[in-house]
Amino acid sequence: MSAPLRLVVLVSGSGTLLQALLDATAAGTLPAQVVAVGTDRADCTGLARADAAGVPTFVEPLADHPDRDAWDAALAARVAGYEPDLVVTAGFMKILGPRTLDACTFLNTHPALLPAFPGAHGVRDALAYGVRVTGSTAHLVDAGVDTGPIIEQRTVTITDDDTEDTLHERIKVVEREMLVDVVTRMAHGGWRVDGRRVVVGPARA
Ligand SMILES: Nc1nc2c(c(=O)[nH]1)N[C@@H](CN(C=O)c1ccc(C(=O)N[C@@H](CCC(=O)O)C(=O)O)cc1)CN2
Ligand SMILES: NCC(=O)N[C@@H]1O[C@H](COP(=O)([O-])[O-])[C@@H](O)[C@H]1O
Repeated sequence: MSAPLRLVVLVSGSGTLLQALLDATAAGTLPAQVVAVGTDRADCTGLARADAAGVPTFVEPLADHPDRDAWDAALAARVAGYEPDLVVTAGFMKILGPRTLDACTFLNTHPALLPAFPGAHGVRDALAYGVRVTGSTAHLVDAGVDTGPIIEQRTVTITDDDTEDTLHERIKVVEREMLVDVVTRMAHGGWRVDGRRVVVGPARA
């Protein structure tokens, strides 16, 4: 029986993706431990979810530092201090710098079907463009913005009466399921990156 996967989860908002991971680890269906929850925003409700689960938290606002490099160095030290096997950015709304990315492997979920509609407003942009199908993407994080190798994607059909909020809530339903499924598979079988492909699970003999 291998040790549970050590997860650090970074959030900026309501934290329902975080809650899905906390629930799965508490239920024993995800062989992982959320060892810390970090944020750039002291007012985010994701912190309250971590507190309720007894998970240590840290707050590292960009505004507390003279520039982005200093914030990157401080965040990298915070993350590395928990010795994670994997860091999940779950609604974390800041672009991570090179030092932080060097600290661990990062997994992000984005509320659109990358490479379409990257960035901070994927749901709004898909709706505005008029696509009929969008969804969520789980990908490893690289120095670009939502350009890392894709692990899995799930689709959501846009309806004629959708607003950004109604669409985002439906995306989050499939996103939470996908995130727990992907991290569970990674916890059981590990992963390797082959160019732009991420292979989850043990290499075939
Ligand atoms: N180096 C990377 N860092 C992060 C990535 C990534 O792919 N590479 N993904 C994001 C999450 N994300 C999309 O899924 C995302 C979040 C925020 C932004 C963005 O433009 N942020 C602005 C500030 C926006 C704001 O404060 O409202 C910024 O950081 O200047 C783009 C993509 C997690 N980090
Ligand atoms: N570009 C990053 C981005 O838009 N991330 C999105 O923020 C939401 C967080 O939900 P939550 O706070 O309820 O977990 C999720 O839909 C996630 O994909």
